[in-house]
Amino acid sequence: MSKRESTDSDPDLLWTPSDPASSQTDLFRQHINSTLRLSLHSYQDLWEWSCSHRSDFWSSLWDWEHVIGTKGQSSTTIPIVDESATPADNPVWFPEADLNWAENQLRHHTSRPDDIAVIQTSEPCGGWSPPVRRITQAQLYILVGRVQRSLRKAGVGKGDRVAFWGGNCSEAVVVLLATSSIGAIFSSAAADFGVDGVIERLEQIRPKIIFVTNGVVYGGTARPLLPLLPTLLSTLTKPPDRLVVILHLPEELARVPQDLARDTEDWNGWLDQEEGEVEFLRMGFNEPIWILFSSGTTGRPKAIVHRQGGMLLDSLREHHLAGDIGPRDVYFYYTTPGWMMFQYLVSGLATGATIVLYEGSPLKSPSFLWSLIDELGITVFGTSAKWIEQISKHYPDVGSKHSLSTLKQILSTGSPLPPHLFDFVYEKVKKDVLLGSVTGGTDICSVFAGRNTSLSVYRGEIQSRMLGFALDTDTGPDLPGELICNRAFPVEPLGFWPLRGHGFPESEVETAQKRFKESYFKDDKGIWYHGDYVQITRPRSGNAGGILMLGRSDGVLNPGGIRFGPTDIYSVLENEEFASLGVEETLVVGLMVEGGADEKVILFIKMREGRELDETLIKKIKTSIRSARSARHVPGKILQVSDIPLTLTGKRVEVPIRKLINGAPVQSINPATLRNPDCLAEYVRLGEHLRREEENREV
Ligand SMILES: CC(=O)CC(=O)O
Repeated sequence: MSKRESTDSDPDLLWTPSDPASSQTDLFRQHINSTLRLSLHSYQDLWEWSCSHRSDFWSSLWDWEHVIGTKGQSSTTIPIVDESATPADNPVWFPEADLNWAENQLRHHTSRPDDIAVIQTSEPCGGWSPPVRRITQAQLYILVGRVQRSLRKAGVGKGDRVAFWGGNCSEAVVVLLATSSIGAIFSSAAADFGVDGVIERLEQIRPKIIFVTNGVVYGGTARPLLPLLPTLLSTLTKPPDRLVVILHLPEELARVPQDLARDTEDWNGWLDQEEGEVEFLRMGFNEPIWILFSSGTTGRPKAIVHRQGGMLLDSLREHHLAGDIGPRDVYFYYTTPGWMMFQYLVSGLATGATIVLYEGSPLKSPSFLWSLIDELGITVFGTSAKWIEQISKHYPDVGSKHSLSTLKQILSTGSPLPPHLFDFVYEKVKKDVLLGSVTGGTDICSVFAGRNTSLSVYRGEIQSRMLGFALDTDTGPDLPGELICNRAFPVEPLGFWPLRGHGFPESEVETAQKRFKESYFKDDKGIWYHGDYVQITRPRSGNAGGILMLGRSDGVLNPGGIRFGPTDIYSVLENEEFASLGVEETLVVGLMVEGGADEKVILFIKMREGRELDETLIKKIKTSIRSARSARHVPGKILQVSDIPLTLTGKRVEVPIRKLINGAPVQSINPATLRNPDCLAEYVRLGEHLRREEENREV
């Protein structure tokens, strides 16, 4: 459908669609022109209109995507959205609508019952070769019905929380769909979170029922989860009414401890045995659907509540309108149920595509996922910038080893995709492929800017701002600045959990909503500040102006695409035990590595007078972080410093120190804002040393 272009006029142009006029985006533009009597000539025109006429845009999109449900009329008395509302107003969208997210995901089960809806795969583990499991649309519908009825029998209803902890398996998808079908609220934790990480998430939402897999596979070994359950159950203030164990791995790889069997139910025994209809509870557009967690710079993980209508409509905008994904597609995204990309992948079902789940390390065998593309006929392959970087180093000749004939799109997220990896993909993987770097995140459970089948791909750039999102920077065009959204958008979270009306004390509700406001709104203009540092480029031929990702604008860490806050580290180290070992103060920041494709976590430690940071202490710090959090949280480097810079009010300053160690001049920091500015010079020196070390390592 498309070809690589290399023109003398623009050496950065890497790929251009062969027939942009047949893309969903362009067909939609033509449809808008004819139905609303407009003359929008380009994507840029369409994007501007979609931002300035958001009621018309989102309402037309509902019709274009044939959403199942009642939309309600758009009129001046009851508009789709109050167009004057800012993101801080967080307005109601589609006030008259009635729909169900899961009903829309399962809408192909009658027209295409035998199509494969879900393929579950996993890396091999020891002597075990996990079978590829295929579930048709009709089978998926039946499974959702069985789980739905069992949930109801267990007393789970609208607004109750349902939690899933474990592997990337089809049961996770089924539980998500069944939960939404009855209006309950889904939440999940990945198996690689340490037990403390799971507790601080589930404690906040108090699930009525928890599903857990007996283990997961990663890096060729099985990691049993059930031995951690006693700690989880004894720590939760309100343990769940029911605990259902999914024997996802063979029992010899992850046994059910004897004493646990009493307190849990087995998935197969718990499941309703009938094969009845699924009853979808249609609800308002603004009802909560799931709670995702994201680490901020301070405090417990933010419990972000998303609205079902926004999740449905915008995922159709993303997958179908921007991505042209449909029933003939086989769609893979490397994720776990603990990341928003799980929801992003699952919501591909509404397009009629087959979704592919994979559990395991993406790199244990670097050829594995490439072979999977050929084996399953994957057409859209989603991964991370870090993975592409690793492949470019350890398995560079991809194109000569795999056919990749079905592959149309490679998507990348997690961290910025640097220009050299665009070159790598087009030179070594495949010439005729859309390489789409996408960005958004847990906060919106969607994509603000990303892949667009109607536009060209330029080296190092995200293709476009997505329709309906009034994105800008706080500095204006062509200048680096913070990514902002100026106008209200339907995937804005409803707030942080607990929301009002769910039986939580008013004081907890108020604290959560105050934290929500503080997390995204910095000024009195009501603008959404996303936390990313970007540059919006000028439009050029075949492109409406792309986005260059420059990093995070807050202190959030992002090694290997896994985001967490410095507090995840501080809270492990700030206790009597580490104080007695001499740890006085700590500071954690990210060092850009691999040409910006990844970040290395650097932990600076100030020791008490006369104490030294030795290898034994470093080892203990690493072990403690690994067991309380996860292997991904373990700092890449732990260094002793003579002082930790603090603001006048005694706060640690992660953002300026991150800039310094990544090469910003010391003059970029205003010393008057610090209590101890003299210590900055030490960080400049350490930064130079760390960057040199990385350069030598990469050569
Ligand atoms: C779409 C994304 O932005 C995903 C992420 O990096 O969290």
